[in-house]
Amino acid sequence: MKSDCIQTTTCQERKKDPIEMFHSGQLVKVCAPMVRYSKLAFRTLVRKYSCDLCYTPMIVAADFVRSIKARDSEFTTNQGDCPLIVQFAANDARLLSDAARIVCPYANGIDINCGCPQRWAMAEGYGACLINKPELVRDMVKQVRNQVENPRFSVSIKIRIHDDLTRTVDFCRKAEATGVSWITVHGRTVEERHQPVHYEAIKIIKDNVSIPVIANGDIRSLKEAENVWHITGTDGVMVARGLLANPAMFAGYEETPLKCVSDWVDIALELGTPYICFHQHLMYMMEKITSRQEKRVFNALSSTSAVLDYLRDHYGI
Ligand SMILES: Cc1cc2nc3c(=O)[nH]c(=O)nc-3n(C[C@H](O)[C@H](O)[C@H](O)COP(=O)(O)O)c2cc1C
Repeated sequence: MKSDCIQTTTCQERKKDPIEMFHSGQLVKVCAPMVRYSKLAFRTLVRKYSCDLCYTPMIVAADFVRSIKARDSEFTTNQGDCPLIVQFAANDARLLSDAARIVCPYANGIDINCGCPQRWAMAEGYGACLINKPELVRDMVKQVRNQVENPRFSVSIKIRIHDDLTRTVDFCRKAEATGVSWITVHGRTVEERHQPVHYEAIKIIKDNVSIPVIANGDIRSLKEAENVWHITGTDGVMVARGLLANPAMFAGYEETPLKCVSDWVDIALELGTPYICFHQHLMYMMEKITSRQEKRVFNALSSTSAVLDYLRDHYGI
């Protein structure tokens, strides 16, 4: 596991407990777990633009525990990277608690992915199939609570909803009873992809539990974030694609400002981001501010130096 802060003590910001943030009455703005994308460099960027809480990409707990190589490639952090939640794909209480113990000194908590609808994940017993296995979720939560000494270390879950919402409410109440710290709800069923998000379902879940709830799905601007927060009555909002398209979204920008592009270049280069990831983020964040012709040229660039030359020549960055 690579960390710039391995020798340093717990970061000051880590004292900013997410639970306290949820109880502040302010909108808590959260960067979603995103495989390949919500890594240290991107988290550093969105934190610069008013993001309050970040998640790592989903990490398979079994691989993380078994392989040092997996740990080094999947989890990198530093002192400024907090508050931070490490999301795991897990189907085994012992492995999850081992993984939680490893990341405990570097994170504020772990999250169990109970929402991934991908076939490979469901086949392994990870992700959204867990919304139908409340006993397994209970065992995992309890085991982490027993194994991690820090009582402030959070154990949260991220779910999708059932077709029959009473089942989701029942699942969430059971999760609350087992000691889950908060619940993020992506307001779609496992089968739904681009259908409208069921914000009313998120509100019903919020009304039926006492722990914090985060609303997720199709939020593309700060205004929309505030609107979803109001209509669902939740404690925070989580955004994935909206932040890829505009990492400055939570600071109120309608589209990515050039300063944010330039910040990404500085942060990514400083932290040593692989080229594919560096370039892919730029393609996402510049999608709206480049013409079709520019995109054709920019997207075909194949080296960091070519990208830097392009940004300097076209945008003065
Ligand atoms: C590229 C990408 C990677 C994702 N990876 C994860 C993941 O690792 N864990 C997870 O729980 N959800 C993952 N998701 C789902 C998002 O966290 C989020 O629930 C979903 O995209 C809906 O939010 P949005 O409308 O703001 O994008 C991913 C989504 C995208 C677009």
